Amino acid sequence: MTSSSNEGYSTEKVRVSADFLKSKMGNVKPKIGIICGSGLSGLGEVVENKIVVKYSEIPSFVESTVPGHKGQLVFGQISGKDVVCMQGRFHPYEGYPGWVVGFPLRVMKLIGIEMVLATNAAGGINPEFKVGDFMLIKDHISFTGLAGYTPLVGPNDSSFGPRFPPMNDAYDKNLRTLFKQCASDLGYDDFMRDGVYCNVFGPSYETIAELRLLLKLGGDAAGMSTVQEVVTARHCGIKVIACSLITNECILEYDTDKTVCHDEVLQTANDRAHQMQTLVTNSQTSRTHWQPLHCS
Ligand SMILES: O=P(O)(O)O[C@@H]1C[C@H](O)[C@@H](CO)O1
Ligand code: HPA
Repeated sequence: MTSSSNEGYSTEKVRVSADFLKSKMGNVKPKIGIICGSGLSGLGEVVENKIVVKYSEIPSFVESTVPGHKGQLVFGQISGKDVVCMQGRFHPYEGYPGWVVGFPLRVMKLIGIEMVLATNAAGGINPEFKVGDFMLIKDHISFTGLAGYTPLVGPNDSSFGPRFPPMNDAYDKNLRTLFKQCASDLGYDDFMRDGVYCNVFGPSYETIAELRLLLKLGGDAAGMSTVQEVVTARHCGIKVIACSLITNECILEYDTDKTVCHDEVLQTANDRAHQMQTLVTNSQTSRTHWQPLHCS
């Protein structure tokens, strides 16, 4: 299987996985999907009346091999609203073709999801960003996509969407406005940013020269996920909102002993887990904020 084909993919596989999940969901009928980034699995812990389904049980789901990603779906309620939460995602660098990384989003579509909130851990490129900041993603630069790695490669499955989907509206403008209002209500303005997420393949972190390039190109944060999910979701008409946690500083200077490692990423995620949970939980309840998420 190569990254330049979707060999192994079929609509039937998506249907089988969706039917399997429908048989496990009970009365839960989620329209909202939440994807937990590295170290942010705690978002799934706030789900009430949990129904947990391990990825290993779900037909055509693969394993999540990364520390900080649990590898299970959690169905239940957050603030009284039905949700499904992906505790763990699949990354291109784990060796999976694009369609496998995007596969859960098509399954979500078939079980009724209309809006996805994706989170991730990312390195801060923008010199004004601090470790621990949240960055609401307003756009992305997909170096993986531009290099030919995309979940939409191969014959188009027109039962999900068109051959040439637009991506200029990938991150829903109204939802972003509401999300920021919610963050503001919570007193999060000091660490709530917005910006452009640069998707790199990984798993090595970037060189200094690469990061300087990303900065020059307009990138605010670098990360190894999310974009394949967003492209798959938008292709099939799921609305998207995405938020990065800036877990580490990207090192743009040669004259330093600083470095970056996944433990630091997980530590920051752990330190900020509570605020991220509050934001996600509150986002679904406060005032008019998530009215669009009722997806009526
Ligand atoms: O799944 P996310 O994007 O949150 O995880 C990031 C990217 C790599 O998997 C890992 C690097 O530390 O964290
Ligand atoms: N670069 C790429 N991906 C990341 C980083 C980073 O600095 N931090 C967390 N995920």
